[in-house]
Amino acid sequence: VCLQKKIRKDPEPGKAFAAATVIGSRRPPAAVTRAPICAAGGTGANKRKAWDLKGKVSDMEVKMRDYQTKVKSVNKENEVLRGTMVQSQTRVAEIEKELERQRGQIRYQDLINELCHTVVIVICLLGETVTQQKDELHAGEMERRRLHNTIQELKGNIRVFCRVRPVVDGGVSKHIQLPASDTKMITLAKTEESHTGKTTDTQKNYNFSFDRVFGPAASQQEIFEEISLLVQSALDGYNVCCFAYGQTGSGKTYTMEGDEFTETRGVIPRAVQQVFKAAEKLAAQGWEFNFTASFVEIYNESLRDLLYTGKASKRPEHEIRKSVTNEVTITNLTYEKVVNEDQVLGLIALANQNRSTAQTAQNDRSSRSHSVFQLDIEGVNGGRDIKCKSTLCLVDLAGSERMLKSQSQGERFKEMTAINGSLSNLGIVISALANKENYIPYRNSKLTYLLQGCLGGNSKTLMFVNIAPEPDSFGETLNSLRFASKVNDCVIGTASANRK
Ligand SMILES: Nc1ncnc2c1ncn2[C@@H]1O[C@H](COP(=O)(O)OP(=O)(O)OP(=O)(O)O)[C@@H](O)[C@H]1O
Repeated sequence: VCLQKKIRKDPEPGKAFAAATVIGSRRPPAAVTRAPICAAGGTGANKRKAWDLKGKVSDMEVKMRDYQTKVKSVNKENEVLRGTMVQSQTRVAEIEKELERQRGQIRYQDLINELCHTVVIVICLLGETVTQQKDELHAGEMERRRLHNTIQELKGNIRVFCRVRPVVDGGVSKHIQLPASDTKMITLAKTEESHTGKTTDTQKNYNFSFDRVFGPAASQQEIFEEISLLVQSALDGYNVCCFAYGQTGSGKTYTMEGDEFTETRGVIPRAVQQVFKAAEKLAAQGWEFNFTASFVEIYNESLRDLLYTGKASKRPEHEIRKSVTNEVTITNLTYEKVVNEDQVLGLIALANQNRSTAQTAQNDRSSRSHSVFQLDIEGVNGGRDIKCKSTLCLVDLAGSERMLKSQSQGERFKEMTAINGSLSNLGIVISALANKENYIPYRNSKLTYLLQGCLGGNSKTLMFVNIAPEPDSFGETLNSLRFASKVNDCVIGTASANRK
């Protein structure tokens, strides 16, 4: 390129040659330096040289053009290659990114695998701990049962609680005294007027002591707290019976059933609630329970199914049967499988509709029959191969008042005779049990025949004696307390759980 430029700038042939020589080599040939070139007046040799030079220049020009073309195409190729290179770099960056992501995933997978492994180990360890804790829990539960029932036995397998109803008009009953310092005592005080009028009136006190005496202010909750321990025993496999005794209007139904408000609910709905709650807790320890409810009424010494829903004309007859294993059942009775508290409460409502009530002179909602609610409990602990079976029996007895006062006549008289007969037989059976007599006259009344499982050896029994506080009920109150005292003196043999 330099050579070409030189030639263009310097058109004289001799000078052009000299310049070409200078550029081509460091030292010019001696002849050239000694004889300067002269194109117009030079020798033939010089002319030829100039001609050759001219030819070479044109060759070089051709070559140069070739080079230029080549340079151009190389530039183009370079351009294309540069584009390809940019694409390749982008792709490489993408591949690197992808590789990085995959490397990350591989690390993540490793982490997951490691985590899974750890989790499996932890689960195994937890499994062992859970089994160990279940064993400990079961041992603890068995110990709790043993201690709980030992305490119940020490308290006595038949216990009597006395409950005094509040006075209807809110007044105070002077003849009933409840010492504040002693929750087991009740005194009935009777003032006897002097017959002659010359001597002062005398006061006669009748003192009674029971397992617990509840005054008129005692709440339903307070009452139930004492019984709830027995309800727990029913789930532990012991037969439990709780019954309310007392004259008409003394508060038996209020104690056993109460009313629909949560605060004033009675023993039966509270016991049912406790049974289902406790069964739920025991399920965590492998226990599974089956409950069967029945509700029967003993009216005029005949049995009536309180859960019967058929036509009145088709009401079946019932008989009490005792199996070889001493289990007492009633023929044709509705035995309803129940799974929750609400279902039982529904059955209690149905029983109340069915319950035979009749008007007496003393109480306009007087129940003239004994009502017996039974919940049969069957528990199985499959994992430990243990079974238990028991009955929770809650009884609202008919009023125990004397005939004269209630002015009973006709049908009412018949009812009273049946009620008093069965209640006095209850007293006889309890006395016979207390005296450890060989023969216990359970069969003398339907009530004792039905309750024999709950009164005899293998049971825990609680009796409420309900007291009406009005002064004109003094005689009835004294009778009730005497009866209850007799029951309180009864010591029934140690109960044992029905466990297989
Ligand atoms: N502790 C109490 N607190 C408030 N009210 C009560 C209490 N006990 C009973 N009563 C009320 O006294 C009345 C009579 O009670 P209840 O019907 O329970 O007597 P009862 O002994 O069952 O009579 P019956 O033998 O006729 O069935 C009811 O109105 C009841 O609500």
